[in-house]
Amino acid sequence: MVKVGIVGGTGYTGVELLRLLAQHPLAEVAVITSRSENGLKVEDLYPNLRGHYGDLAFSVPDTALLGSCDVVFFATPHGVAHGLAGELLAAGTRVIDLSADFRLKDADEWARWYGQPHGAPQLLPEAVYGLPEVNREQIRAARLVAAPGCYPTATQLGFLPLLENGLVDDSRLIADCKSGVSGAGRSAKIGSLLTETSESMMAYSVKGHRHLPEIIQGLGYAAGHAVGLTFVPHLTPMIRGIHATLYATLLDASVDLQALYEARYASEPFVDVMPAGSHPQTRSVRGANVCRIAVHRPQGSDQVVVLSVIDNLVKGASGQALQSMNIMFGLDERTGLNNVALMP
Ligand SMILES: NC(=O)C1=CN([C@@H]2O[C@H](COP(=O)(O)OP(=O)(O)OC[C@H]3O[C@@H](n4cnc5c(N)ncnc54)[C@H](OP(=O)(O)O)[C@@H]3O)[C@@H](O)[C@H]2O)C=CC1
Ligand SMILES: CC(=O)N[C@@H](CCC(=O)OP(=O)(O)O)C(=O)O
Repeated sequence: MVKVGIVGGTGYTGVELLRLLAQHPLAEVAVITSRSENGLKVEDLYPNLRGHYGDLAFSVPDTALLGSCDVVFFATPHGVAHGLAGELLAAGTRVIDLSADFRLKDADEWARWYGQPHGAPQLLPEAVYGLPEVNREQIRAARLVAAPGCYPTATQLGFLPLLENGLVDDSRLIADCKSGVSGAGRSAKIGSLLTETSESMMAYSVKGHRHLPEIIQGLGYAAGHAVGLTFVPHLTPMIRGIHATLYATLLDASVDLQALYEARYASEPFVDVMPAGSHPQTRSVRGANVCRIAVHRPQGSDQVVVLSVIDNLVKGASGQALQSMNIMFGLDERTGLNNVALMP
């Protein structure tokens, strides 16, 4: 049994970890933290967990207690893992961080985008970016995994086959992405109110979103050189889901894109390349650890349009983090992650 601790158990990614871990036969949650709900039983806050966690209750973060776990997930705002990860690693506990704290390799760039100094630059060299479709072998041996962001997951998985094979003009890529409101987390914000988000849709952070450097970093590794990307996120009136519409111009128009994508992801358990001409819906991945992709060439032109959908809380956060945990502990990668999406 893998003994699991979770820091930040009351938020949306925290409760999603609890939901997925309740179905995991080889892991048990031993410690779950919340400062605001200290002492409350998890099933009293989240009735969907009733019957799954017995008397497990939230407690305030305590590094000695967390350090008795095999692995600790951070489902916290950025900056929190910077302060605690080093101590846990020293205690022999592996760390999977769902926040952005260890995703960017350059501490100065992190500081520019996150508006505060990087709190643990000494840990960056060993942090492994937790995208199994790219870094599976490094994740296996990692002590510290940085789980990718939601937009970066959908965007990278959609673009990777094109960039790894040098098939497009990668100086002018476009990622037009839509997110559900749960992407903004559970804390109270006017912009997340039903009255603000329903019956409406808007772009935001067009001048630069924090996920831009993360996506550019990952796509740059895939291409083998720096790439250019315009990334525009949008907020849409749904609870879960990311829909990424990705555009690139082909350098070689003779390539069979469908065969390319099917071959790239043939052995990936959580990437589904749909039949040519498909239009994946976000609801087809709701609750499931899956990225569904369809690749198009409208009117046979040299323009590629890739459609990539995930559930931001599953393949975009907690499911992907659990996938990394399975890999780190030598388990079948699919353990606890086989649930089918909810339709409708
Ligand atoms: N929502 C999403 O779709 C995705 C989120 N992420 C990232 O995952 C992380 C968690 O996101 P999400 O679940 O949405 O966030 P929420 O705001 O919903 O939850 C945050 C959690 O962190 C705890 N917390 C807050 N501050 C601290 C602190 N200083 N020390 C310890 N615990 C703290 C809170 O509990 P309490 O205050 O009671 O301690 C709460 O349980 C964020 O970094 C987010 O950006 C990544 C991918 C997708
Ligand atoms: C809809 C919405 O607000 N989405 C969030 C997604 C960010 C997120 O979850 O950020 P990390 O994964 O990088 O921590 C945003 O745009 O800030």
